[in-house]
This record gives sequence, C-alpha cells and structure tokens, in this order.
Amino acid sequence: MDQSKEQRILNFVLQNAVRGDPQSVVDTIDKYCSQKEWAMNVGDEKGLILDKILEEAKPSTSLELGTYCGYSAVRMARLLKPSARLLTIEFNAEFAAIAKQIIEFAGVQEKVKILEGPSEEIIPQLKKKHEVDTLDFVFLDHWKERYTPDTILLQECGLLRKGTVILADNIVCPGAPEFINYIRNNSHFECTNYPSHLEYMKVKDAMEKAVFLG
Ligand SMILES: Nc1ncc2ncn(CCCCCNC(=O)c3cc(-c4ccc(F)cc4)cc(O)c3O)c2n1
Ligand SMILES: [Mg+2]
Repeated sequence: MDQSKEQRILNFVLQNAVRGDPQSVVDTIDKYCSQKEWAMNVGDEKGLILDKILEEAKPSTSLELGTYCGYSAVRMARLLKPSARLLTIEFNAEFAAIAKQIIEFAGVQEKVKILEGPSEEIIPQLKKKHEVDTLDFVFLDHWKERYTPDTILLQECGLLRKGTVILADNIVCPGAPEFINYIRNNSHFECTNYPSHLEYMKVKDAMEKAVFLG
C-alpha cells in the first residue's frame, strides 16, 4: 500500500529535522510543504502571526481544534512556559498517529496532549475528564463550519473566561463566513483581523482574533 502524504511528511521530519529541536521540526515541515507537497499546516507566514498572539497571551491552558500532522501544536508548544499545557483535538486516527510521532520527535510531548475524536464530543469532556478549568487560548483550525458551533459549545461548557483569546485560521481561504458574521456581531467578543496568505501559496487568507469579554 503506498504511503500517504502525511506519512511522507513524517518520514521527511525523521530524516531531516533535529530530534528535540521544535524549531527545526517546524522549519523542516515548511521546507517539505513549500518545495515538495502542499499540506494544510498553518505555515510560516500565518505561523508568525500565531507566534505573536500566543506570546502576548502567555497561556497556561491552550486548546487546538484540528491537529493534522502536529505542525501548529509543535509551533505553539515551543513557545509555552514549562508548566503550560496544550490540548489538541483530531478526529482522523491516521493524522493523530502521525502528529503524535512528530510531537514526540520535537520533544514537546510533556506539554501536548492529543485527544482523538470529534470536537463536539470532546469539548464537553474537557472539564471532568481532562481537568481543565478554563481556557486561556483557543486555536480554531478544524472544519470551518464547526468554528461557530464549537465557539458556542466552549461558552456553554464554561470553558471561556474574561480575556480568553480565540484565534481562527482560514478566514478567507477556504473561508469561514458564517463564523465571521457570528463573532463580529457578538458583543461578548472583541475581534481583530490579520490579513495574510494561504500556507505556501500566494493566495490571500487571513486569521481572526476574538477576545472573550465575559
Ligand atoms: N469537528 C471536528 N473535530 C475534530 C477534527 N479534527 C479534524 N477535523 C476535520 C478538519 C479537516 C481539516 C480542516 N482544515 C482545513 O480544511 C483546511 C483547508 C485548507 C485548504 C484546503 C484546500 C485549498 F485549496 C485551500 C485551503 C487550508 C487550511 O489551512 C485548513 O485548515 C475535525 N473536525
Ligand atoms: Mg488551517
């Protein structure tokens, strides 16, 4: 059975990145996906926006929806303080297995926990099963039609607190128009748009930051 693209990305990381060096893992994935095969990692350009917003937030507890190969999980974990934790939800078992190996190779496995399953099932389990109090930072990068229902679900589950930062990828491409309409017209959120480009392409994209006001 021939390999998947995600398996090829993993192999390229294992053969070219430096074990225990998250920056080298990030750079190696960006190199593969810009020169060999496109893949839906947040990438280097939007990754710098993610870095800046994450560093400003200094989160203790972060949640990512849509792990994929673990690129953004490694990217975020490399900036977290030692005691901080990142929970990342992925429902594709093959992707979760690839991400686990990439996260371990990068040496950030102590800070990152991969939760396998659909976000709508796992979010309601975060408090009791995963000992989460409230979230300081949320990165939305899963199904674009789930951005709004999952933001509402996070609120209903009491997982947002005054100042929680939500950052959403792909506002322009593939687009999340329903989420933008919802979040910008919701007085409980303060929104900021960050124009950028689709990972590894000249196509326009953007990220949206929404701070929960309580
Ligand atoms: N509910 C739930 N819970 C948990 C989950 N875990 C995974 N999923 C499903 C997520 C499936 C992947 C989501 N990501 C994207 O679709 C995506 C696409 C593009 C893109 C593609 C083609 C183009 F031509 C242009 C742009 C670029 C991006 O940066 C993207 O992030 C879940 N769902
Ligand atoms: Mg994305």
